[in-house]
Amino acid sequence: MREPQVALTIAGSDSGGGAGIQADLRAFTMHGVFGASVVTALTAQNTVGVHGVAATATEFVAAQLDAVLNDLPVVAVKTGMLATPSTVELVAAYAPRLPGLVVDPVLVATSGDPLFTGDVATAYREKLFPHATVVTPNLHEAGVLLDRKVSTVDDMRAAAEDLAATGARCVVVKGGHLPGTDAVDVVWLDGVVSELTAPWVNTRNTHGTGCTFASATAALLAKGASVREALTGAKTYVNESLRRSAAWRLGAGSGPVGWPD
Ligand SMILES: Nc1ncnc2c1ncn2[C@@H]1O[C@H](COP(=O)(O)OP(=O)(O)OP(=O)(O)O)[C@@H](O)[C@H]1O
Ligand SMILES: Cc1ncc(COP(=O)(O)O)c(N)n1
Repeated sequence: MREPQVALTIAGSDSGGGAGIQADLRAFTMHGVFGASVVTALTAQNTVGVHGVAATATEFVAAQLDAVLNDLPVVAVKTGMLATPSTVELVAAYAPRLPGLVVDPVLVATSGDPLFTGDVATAYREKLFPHATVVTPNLHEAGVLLDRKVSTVDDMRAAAEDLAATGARCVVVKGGHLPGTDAVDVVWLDGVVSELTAPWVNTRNTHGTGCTFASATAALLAKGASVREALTGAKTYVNESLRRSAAWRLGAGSGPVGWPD
């Protein structure tokens, strides 16, 4: 009998279905990987904004982690909205049991609403990043993590190098908020900086692209891809997903990203 590959997302729920746990499980399924989920927060959210956040008690995040890890053969993990410094520290304490760890340091929603309280930036840099296989901040998150403005490709290259100094094996500074002919992400991997590019897709429906990129990366790692292969595959997957959502209209705000045909 064949056991399916299992990936785990540790993230917040988006009631509107576009981002968070809902986007992660969709990306896992689309890659043929079974998804388990540890919910760190509930958000009352739609395409327009975040209307409320209820963080899960840290002890209950631990209870979910124990339940999943004591039973299922998890081979890759994605973290998203961890909401509080104590949850970031808790996940760091579990890191020896979290293989193929992709950390998406979610700080704000597409709508601009904050998704954390307290000094999560320090907890990420000092506690969780040293255990990460891949860290995937967007421009704004890289700026908050480094306490400086990150707004050009040169800034992204410098930010990727500085964030790699935390001990993460790979850092991807995502450029989805830097429109151009191409969507350019900067990758620091094993000491070498390179660019990951795909054609820019002209759409407002980008809610969940960051979650989808990180969870597709984790799904591909679960299937045995190298880090470089996983990032290239995830970039293509997000680009095809954006093409789908460019052709639909859902909600009054920034609509959810789709999935490839
Ligand atoms: N309009 C676009 N066209 C092509 N690629 C895009 C577009 N928007 C985002 N991407 C790509 O999607 C991935 C996620 O990047 P982004 O910077 O949007 O992350 P994020 O800000 O965490 O996500 P979100 O936009 O959901 O908040 C990156 O690979 C980025 O280059
Ligand atoms: C629960 C949750 N997790 C993550 C995001 C970030 O995703 P996005 O930046 O696409 O809004 C979100 N909006 N909600």
